[in-house]
Amino acid sequence: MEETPAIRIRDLVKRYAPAGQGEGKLALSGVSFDVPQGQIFGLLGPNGAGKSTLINTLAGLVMKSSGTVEIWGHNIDHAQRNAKACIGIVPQEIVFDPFFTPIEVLEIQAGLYGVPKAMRRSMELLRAVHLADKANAYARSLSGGMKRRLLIAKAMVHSPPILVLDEPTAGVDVELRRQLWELVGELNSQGVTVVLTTHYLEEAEQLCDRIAIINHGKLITDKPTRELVEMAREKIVVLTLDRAVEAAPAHEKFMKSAVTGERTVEIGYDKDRMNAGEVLALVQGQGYGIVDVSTREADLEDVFVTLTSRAA
Ligand SMILES: Nc1ncnc2c1ncn2[C@@H]1O[C@H](COP(=O)(O)OP(=O)(O)OP(=O)(O)O)[C@@H](O)[C@H]1O
Repeated sequence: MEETPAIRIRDLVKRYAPAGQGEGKLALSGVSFDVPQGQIFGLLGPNGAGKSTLINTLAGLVMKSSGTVEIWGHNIDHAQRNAKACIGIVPQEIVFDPFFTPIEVLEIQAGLYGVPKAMRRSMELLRAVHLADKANAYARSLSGGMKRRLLIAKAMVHSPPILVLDEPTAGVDVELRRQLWELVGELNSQGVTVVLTTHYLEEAEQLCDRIAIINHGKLITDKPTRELVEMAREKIVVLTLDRAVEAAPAHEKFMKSAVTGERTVEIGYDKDRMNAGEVLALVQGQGYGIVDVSTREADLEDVFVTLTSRAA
């Protein structure tokens, strides 16, 4: 039997109510994907793509217009309580009452979730996020990085199997980013399924087992990170031809070719299978004169740009 996905999303649509006249903003237009159990799953997309809308739907903060969402097998419409119990959300913004101490923050949160005193593990969580020595400090005295780690602990008070982080490293410095990655990795190795949104492709590449990209409210890819990076195996030759062309030179060995200017074309090729010299020979063999050549490597950024612009 197939394992239940940690999160199952089908045909998710969210249209925000219009502020005045008009139709309102279609933030998610029929998104479907699964987050497999035990993975670190990255949700990527440009600003305004719909990432926060999707996460807030999981959190129960945004009411979807239609579609199905199951969290650890619990439908959020019919089994809201169970669904909520299975997910912990770390919001983008840092919000704490400055007069509570970290241990109090966790105890209060545990109370809100109805975790019985005997089952609480506030100190253990503080140790896990490396804040045990700050248990009794005022939240306002914590550094930005400490506050972010406390937010992660706060999202885990009810021991959910899924942890969702919305832009965990937006605007944080390199060192803190590294610490947060480590912490996410530690939680994941203890069995927690992690979903995170990020703008940093490098972060997604290093951290995530699987990546979904959304753009304009649509899912444009959902693949193991390895496969997505494989797509960057191509190298690109930029050619200036001796005359204007309407169609780019085509060949079955080219991964793609496109006219990018009146006389310029870009040809993508698999760098494991051929080299730029062969590309040039094939183009010249078709009767094109070449007046200038440059090459560049594609990376996850290219894959991202290609996929998001194709879907635009
Ligand atoms: N409460 C709202 N009312 C109306 N429109 C909204 C609301 N919240 C978001 N939107 C719109 O829905 C679209 C998706 O927004 P969303 O915040 O989900 O994107 P995002 O991918 O999270 O972007 P970012 O990376 O900037 O946070 C945007 O066009 C946004 O302007």
